[in-house]
Amino acid sequence: MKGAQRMNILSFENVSLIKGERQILNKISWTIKEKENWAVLGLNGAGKTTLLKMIHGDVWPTEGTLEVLGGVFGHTNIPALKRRIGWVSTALQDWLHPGDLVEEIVLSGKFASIGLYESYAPVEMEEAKARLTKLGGAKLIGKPYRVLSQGERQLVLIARALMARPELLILDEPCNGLDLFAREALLAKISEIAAAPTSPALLLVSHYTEELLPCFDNVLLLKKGRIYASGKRQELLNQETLTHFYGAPLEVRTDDKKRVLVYPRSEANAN
Ligand SMILES: Nc1ncnc2c1ncn2[C@@H]1O[C@H](COP(=O)(O)OP(=O)(O)OP(=O)(O)O)[C@@H](O)[C@H]1O
Repeated sequence: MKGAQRMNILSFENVSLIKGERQILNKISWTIKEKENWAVLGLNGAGKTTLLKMIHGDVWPTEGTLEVLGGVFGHTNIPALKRRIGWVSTALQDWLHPGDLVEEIVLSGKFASIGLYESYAPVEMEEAKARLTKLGGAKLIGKPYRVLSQGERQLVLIARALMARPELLILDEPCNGLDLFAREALLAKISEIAAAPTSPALLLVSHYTEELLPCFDNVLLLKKGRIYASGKRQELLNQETLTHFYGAPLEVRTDDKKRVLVYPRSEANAN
């Protein structure tokens, strides 16, 4: 639809977070529009998790205006907002009940609850199993969550998040702890989700450029609580920008699948 106005998924306007003496986020201005997928890159302590927690309504700005899915913080119902956001993070694993069956955990996403306390219709359980199957996790059905590998757990968390048909899906370092092959398998599933016409906007946080699949066509570079740069991946994921961003000599390569690999270079080999 030519000329159609795309809605904002989120919009930060001069948002800061100050804790005591510490400025954790500093004048963040950033917009994600409908149908955009973004990746956030930054070193340890850059403020990535804090940024995600803010979008999820767990941390509030000290200054500035934050609008998420049409709701302005301070004027919107945060619990209702949270139900429209899917959240996948290894941190979530600490909250889940490890003895629950995989399909129960997936279904609990529909009710935004940690355990399955609500009564549910058989068709809802079928939907949970179908979601898992679509993500390639049919063999996990019937198993308790605690016996799953890290890669399998991430798949379950994604299926769980999708149960609520979120408008925004946050993937907080989803490849943490995965081996080479489990990581590729998970990335392939994320790619499939992105390609579906009904896909939510995706927001991925990662430490590694190679995890930024081409579907993440927009990138935010976060450094010490500030936006260092934001924009199209091809404009930012290059030798010059990344070398300045990380402040260290790097070698940057792009593979034939348009994935970007970054290697730190020792000073001796830098020239
Ligand atoms: N509630 C808080 N009070 C004080 N400092 C905090 C608080 N929350 C976060 N910080 C600090 O803010 C900085 C950013 O933390 P954050 O967890 O957002 O970084 P990150 O980019 O996600 O790091 P990592 O990649 O290591 O996960 C850190 O130095 C952290 O210690």
